Amino acid sequence: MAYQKITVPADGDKITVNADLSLNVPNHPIIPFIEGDGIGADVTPAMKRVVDAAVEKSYGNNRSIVWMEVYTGEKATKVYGPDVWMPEETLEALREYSVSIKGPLTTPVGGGIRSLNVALRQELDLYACIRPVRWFKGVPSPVTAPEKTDMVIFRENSEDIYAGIEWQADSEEAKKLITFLKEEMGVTKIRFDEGCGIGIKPVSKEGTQRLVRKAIQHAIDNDLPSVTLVHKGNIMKFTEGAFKDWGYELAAERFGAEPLDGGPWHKLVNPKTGNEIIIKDVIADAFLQQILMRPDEYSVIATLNLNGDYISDALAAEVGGIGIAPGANIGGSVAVFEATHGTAPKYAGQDKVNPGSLILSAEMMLRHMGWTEAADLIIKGMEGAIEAKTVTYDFERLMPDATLLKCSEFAEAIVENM
Ligand SMILES: NC(=O)C1=CN([C@@H]2O[C@H](COP(=O)(O)OP(=O)(O)OC[C@H]3O[C@@H](n4cnc5c(N)ncnc54)[C@H](OP(=O)(O)O)[C@@H]3O)[C@@H](O)[C@H]2O)C=CC1
Ligand SMILES: O=C(O)CCC(=O)C(=O)O
Ligand SMILES: [Mg+2]
Repeated sequence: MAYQKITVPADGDKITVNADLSLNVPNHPIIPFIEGDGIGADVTPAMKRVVDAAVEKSYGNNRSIVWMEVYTGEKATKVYGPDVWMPEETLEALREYSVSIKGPLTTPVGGGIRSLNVALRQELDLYACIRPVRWFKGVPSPVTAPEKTDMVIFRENSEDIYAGIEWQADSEEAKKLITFLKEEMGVTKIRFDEGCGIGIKPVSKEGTQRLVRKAIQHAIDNDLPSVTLVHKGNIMKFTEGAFKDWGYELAAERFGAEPLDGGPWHKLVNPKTGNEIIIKDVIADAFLQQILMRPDEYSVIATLNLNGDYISDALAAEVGGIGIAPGANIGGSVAVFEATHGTAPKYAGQDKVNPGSLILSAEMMLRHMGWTEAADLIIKGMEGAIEAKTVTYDFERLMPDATLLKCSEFAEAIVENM
């Protein structure tokens, strides 16, 4: 398609997706990227530098990434005009090129625009937010045995209170909905119905089961011991409780899981390895204490959108913080890789922060494309740089004898250690 402001590189080709969702990856694929707001301008160039080096070292001139900048957030308002935060053609390009990567985007608290990150996930129906959490040897951690934390979070990405369906206190809409709830639905539990904002929490069977299906499939493909459904279903019975019930139902009906000792836990035999996979559930508040006390009891996590947001940052802290916590947003045929952290405005433009989160998101992207040699090199480079204690401020302030590097210098250190 013809784009207005996006310059399509002449020397690359498009990744295409087959009906079974496998990818046809050319040797010189065009990969769209969104630089991102705040520290996006710091971490995105660092990520590109590391990816280019890993690809070149792995494949010489036979393969390369052909980067194509697309715009969302503050940069979009400069390129397209003051009110254009997410141009339609950006969404079109992310769809057309199937695999892309983005830096963080600012969302104001309270008023102002709604989250562009959430909008992008919703518009492209990127229903699974996948965030692996593992420890790299030598990374400072607040827990005594960080190596015990090795989980992959599958966060539902399209529903829940996070979808942003809510109305401001005293607006006509809020008053109308509150009146409807009281007069037509018999609701008596709105404690203060004057000056009351109100939000809606949609959670569906289809939305839950497509997410849980991905989580269980991940456990099967990677021979992992368990999938845990994390919910607050004792309190929010028909949303979070239903998530748990629909999750078990899917495990039984789709994967042949059987109740364990009468249930509710289930077990299934991994068809690829013959090993057992336990499907279990835990209430979210208990889970948040157990990941500190007994993290080795958890492997794959399937959870709702808001829980997944909180859990991502909490787990990341156990293994060194959101500076190295990667992620992917995956739907049917489209995948957008992104860091777990935000725009950290106080560090923007200082060449200071840890680019590890976006670099490891790119590592996930290369693996998604089947370029495993380059992905492996990024891990090797990251391990080497950390082992040599050449790190950014977030690690350096907690590591005795470490050498403090800038964001761009840490990218170079990763390249040198590949
Ligand atoms: N997917 C996305 O695009 C996301 C966007 N956001 C948005 O980002 C904005 C800022 O959010 P905020 O709550 O401050 O969260 P941030 O994740 O941006 O930053 C919080 C703190 O985390 C640490 N941190 C974040 N990134 C890095 C990094 N790369 N390297 C080292 N440390 C890092 C810093 O800690 P310290 O101060 O200790 O050094 C920082 O002050 C908001 O508008 C929010 O909506 C938030 C999350 C995700
Ligand atoms: O969209 C935002 O600004 C925040 C998103 C976020 O925190 C996340 O997805 O982890
Ligand atoms: Mg978050």
